[in-house]
Amino acid sequence: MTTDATRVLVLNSGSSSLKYQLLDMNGGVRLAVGLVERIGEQASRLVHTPLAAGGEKREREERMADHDAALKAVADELSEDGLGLDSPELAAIGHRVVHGGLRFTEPTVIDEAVLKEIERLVPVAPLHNPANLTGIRTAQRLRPDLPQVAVFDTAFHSSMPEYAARYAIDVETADAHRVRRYGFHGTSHAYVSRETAKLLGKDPSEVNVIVLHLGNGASASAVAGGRCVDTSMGLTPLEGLVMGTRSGDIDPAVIFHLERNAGLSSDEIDELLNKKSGLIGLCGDNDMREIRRRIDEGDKRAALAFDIYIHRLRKYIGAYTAVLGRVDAVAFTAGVGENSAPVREAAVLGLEEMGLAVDARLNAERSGEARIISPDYARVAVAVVPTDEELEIANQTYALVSA
Ligand SMILES: Nc1ncnc2c1ncn2[C@@H]1O[C@H](COP(=O)(O)OP(=O)(O)O)[C@@H](O)[C@H]1O
Ligand SMILES: CC(=O)OP(=O)(O)O
Ligand SMILES: [Mg+2]
Repeated sequence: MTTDATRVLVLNSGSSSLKYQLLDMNGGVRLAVGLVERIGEQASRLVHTPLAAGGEKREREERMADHDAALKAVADELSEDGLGLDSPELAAIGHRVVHGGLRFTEPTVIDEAVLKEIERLVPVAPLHNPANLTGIRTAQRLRPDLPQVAVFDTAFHSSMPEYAARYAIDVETADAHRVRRYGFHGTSHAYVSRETAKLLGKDPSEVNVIVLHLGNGASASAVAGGRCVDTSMGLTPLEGLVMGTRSGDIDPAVIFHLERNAGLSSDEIDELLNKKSGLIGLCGDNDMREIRRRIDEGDKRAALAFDIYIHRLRKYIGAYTAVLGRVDAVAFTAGVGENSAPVREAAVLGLEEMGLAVDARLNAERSGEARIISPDYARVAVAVVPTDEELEIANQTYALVSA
């Protein structure tokens, strides 16, 4: 690595999307950000913003058959701004990898053995790890000389105590198949819990925070003094909160029932619970903006979907209050958490006895900054704290390769 190589490209490959950011770690400046959506569909869309080169947003709509094609298109866009992957200023590429199993609890330089292990974990992150692998392989082909670093969603949760990580099932069976709770969105939970402490003017070691990461995928975590002590996702990102397309918690017997009595195969049930459940299964929409619009028009199905979503969220807030004993802050983050005032209001409505309340005016304010939305009298700070998984991945990647 040359001394002036201070740039890191971060790739966050989702099941049908690729988010990316190019950052200069010398000052933490974002040079370019972008997103490819609808990968694999007829009309994929790339939106690229070269912040370093004036910031004019560019859009491209064309079929990108897979993550390989998407990343090549991204590389072309970056080249156009003189920020191409061939740049000697690039120090490393950081990849979000969703499932790291038991082995990866730290950011890791990727080699063949690491790739094999990520591949072995595909069955427990079928929507995510394959896309992460394609992103890594393509990036390796484009820049075989560069260190590629994996930052795992599961890593932050590896501090969970055994009694929170274990399912109450036969120990031998569980251990033989590595069945336990791993948790996901850890990069976001780590970043947001630290930023929340900062917002309170405290060190992370001094505060207990409930982080509510409400995106399309959604999870809650209980963070005590900077360490995760419980989280709502489990072996896979299916457990826990009601999500855009995933059911979250259900009685596992629902699966046997559907298999035995509705004639569904396990693959069909997997698809049902991961892709056709949650908000979309309940009301046909997974976008909270659309659901709120329908509720305003008097749509009963949308209203029930919203109530089910909120009911589950409130149960987790209650549960994690008990897990933590003392809660200093509840932080809302990700697409829904950062933008939906009605969700935040409903999540803590009537919980003044637990020290929770939001101030209607503060809650309604729009801002990209971390901020407190609870009234002065409330014992627990309710906060909106924008997540930045890409920045966190870039920081961890750069720390590793520049050490
Ligand atoms: N202005 C908004 N108001 C309410 N919800 C929003 C708004 N913007 C985005 N969302 C919600 O955020 C979700 C996407 O969140 P995001 O964190 O980007 O998810 P992911 O990383 O899983 O793609 C959308 O599906 C939508 O429900
Ligand atoms: C792990 C997970 O659910 O990620 P996402 O929200 O990006 O789908
Ligand atoms: Mg996300």
